[in-house]
Formats: sequence, structure tokens, C-alpha cells
Amino acid sequence: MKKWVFIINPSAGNGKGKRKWGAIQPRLMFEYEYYYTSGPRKAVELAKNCANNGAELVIGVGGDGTLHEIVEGVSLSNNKSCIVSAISGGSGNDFGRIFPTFSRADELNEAFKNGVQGEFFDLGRLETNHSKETFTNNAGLGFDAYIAYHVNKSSVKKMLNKIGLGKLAYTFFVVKALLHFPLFHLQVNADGQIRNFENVWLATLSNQPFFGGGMKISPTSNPRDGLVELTIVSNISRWKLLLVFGSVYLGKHTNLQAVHTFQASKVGLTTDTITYRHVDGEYAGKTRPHQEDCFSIEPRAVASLTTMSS
Ligand SMILES: Nc1ncnc2c1ncn2[C@@H]1O[C@H](COP(=O)(O)OP(=O)(O)OP(=O)(O)O)[C@@H](O)[C@H]1O
Repeated sequence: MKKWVFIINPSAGNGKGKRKWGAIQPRLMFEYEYYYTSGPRKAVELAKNCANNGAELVIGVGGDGTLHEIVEGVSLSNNKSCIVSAISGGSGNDFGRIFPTFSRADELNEAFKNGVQGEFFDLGRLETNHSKETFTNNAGLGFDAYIAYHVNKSSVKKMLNKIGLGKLAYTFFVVKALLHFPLFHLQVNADGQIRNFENVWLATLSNQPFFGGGMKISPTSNPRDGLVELTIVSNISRWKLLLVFGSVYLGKHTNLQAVHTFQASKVGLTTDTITYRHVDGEYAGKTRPHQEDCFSIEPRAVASLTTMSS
């Protein structure tokens, strides 16, 4: 019998995921299992167990943090044919900009009746001296990770979320980061080629084009090509950096002098000072000076739903 599982993060999108699930669940016309996550990292174990117990499809209801955990969990299972999809219910939802997802109950009912097919995509891996992480969309160091760290631990965000103004917290921390973020020196080892960069704001490794809720940071990234794209922003004034962010939405930033891009299968990044890391927008610890963080791609590691065009 087909086994479909929903994993719902009730806190994603300030309750948006939970509300979407509440609207969809009563209209589902097939048998399924569903679980709520009770806190950070819980979706990893849930997804791994569901895949090991024969799930054909695991659907995450939440944002990119939730999907990050579900993809990791499925990658750790011994069920290589388990497919991951989503009902976007977070604030960013970059997973759903590139991988097929569901938004209505009738789509789910139809798909269950007709059957679904999977298509493997590449999984990003980050290995440091102290940890191992995966990434589905992107990972990186610097300014954006600093913002992710401060927003997520901030009590201001929780307070503003309660009155529906959670996005203001991001604006607050973007301004704070513009004023206070300490720039760093970065050594890049891209497939054996060494380059050095001064006054770096951020270095992002992309498995797919989108980042930070719709910014097209790496327009040429393809999650099925076995490669990762590196985007570095350096040597630009604090206020001109805002222009870079403006142009990223259109994917036009890659022509700017302050933006450097590389393609590789393996990238080592070494900073001269401590800076912040993220994987799929979730804070992932801090770098140690002069210790290399190694980013790589595991080709075709996990299955998403087949895209319409293929
Ligand atoms: N029950 C829970 N309570 C609190 N946090 C949870 C719970 N379940 C999962 N989480 C955590 O919530 C975080 C955010 O999830 P997700 O990214 O899906 O939502 P989001 O609203 O898009 O958040 P973001 O603002 O980071 O984009 C994840 O790191 C996840 O580990």
C-alpha cells in the first residue's frame, strides 16, 4: 500500500504552515500519516523513520528550515526511492521555487490517485573540523548568516510575530548588520584553485538559484548538475551593498564588480576571523580562524517530485 506522510512544523511562518494544513487536511480523500514537529531537528528523525518504514512520499508543511531537516532525514535513511515534497508554509519557501510542491487538497487527491514519480537532485554537504551538515538550497558564511543567527535568537522577532510584523525584525537586523558586521578575509579553494578575497561580506554556495526568500543569488545553479556555485560579495561600501541586494531579486548582480562567482564540485573556505555560518538559512555555528570549511555536492542523493517539463 502507498504510504504518504505529512510532517508539519506548527511554528513555521508564524503559524502559516499550521493554518494551511488545517485548511487542507479535512479535504484529503486518501489514507496518510501525519506528525507535528515539537522543536528544532525533530523533523530529521521523523523523516528518517518514515522513509525507513517505507514512505513513498514525505511532504513537509513549513518553510526552508523544515524542508532542510526533512531532506537530511530522508538522505540518512535506507529508502533511496522516498520522494520529498512540500506544502509551502514558511516565510522563505525557496524549496518550492525550484522543486514541485502542493498547495491544494485536490492536487494531492489527484496525485495520490494517479501516482507520483521521483527525480533525484544533488545534496550539498558541509564538513568542518567540528560538524557535518547538509544543504538543499544553499549554505554559506558571513552577513546573511549573521542576520539568520540574530533574527532567530531575538525576542524582538517573537514579539513582532505576535502582532503580524515579524518581517520588521529582519529589517532591524539587516540595518544592524550593515552598521556592525565585521568584514573578513577569505581564502577560497575551488577544486584546487586558490584565490584570496579581502573585505568580504558573504560567501554563498548554491545548489539552486534562490536564496533568502526569492533572491536569485545564483541564476545558473541547477540542483541536478553535480556542481555547486560560489558567490562572493567583497570590497563594497555598506550602503552600496543594499544596491547589490536590490539587484539580486532580478539576478542582475553577477555583473557588478563586487560580486565574484565560481563553479566547482568541491569548495574549501577559510576565514581569518570568526564569522557566522548558515545552511538553508538556519544558523550553523561559527567558523574558526584558519580552519577550512569544506563544501561539496553529493550528486543525485535525494528524490523530489518529477518536474512537469521532464
Ligand atoms: N514545534 C516547533 N517549535 C519551534 N520551532 C520549531 C518547531 N518545529 C520545528 N521548529 C524549527 O523551526 C525553524 C524554522 O522553520 P522554517 O524555516 O520551516 O519556518 P520559517 O517560518 O520559514 O522560518 P524562517 O523565518 O527561518 O524562514 C526550523 O529551524 C525548525 O527546526
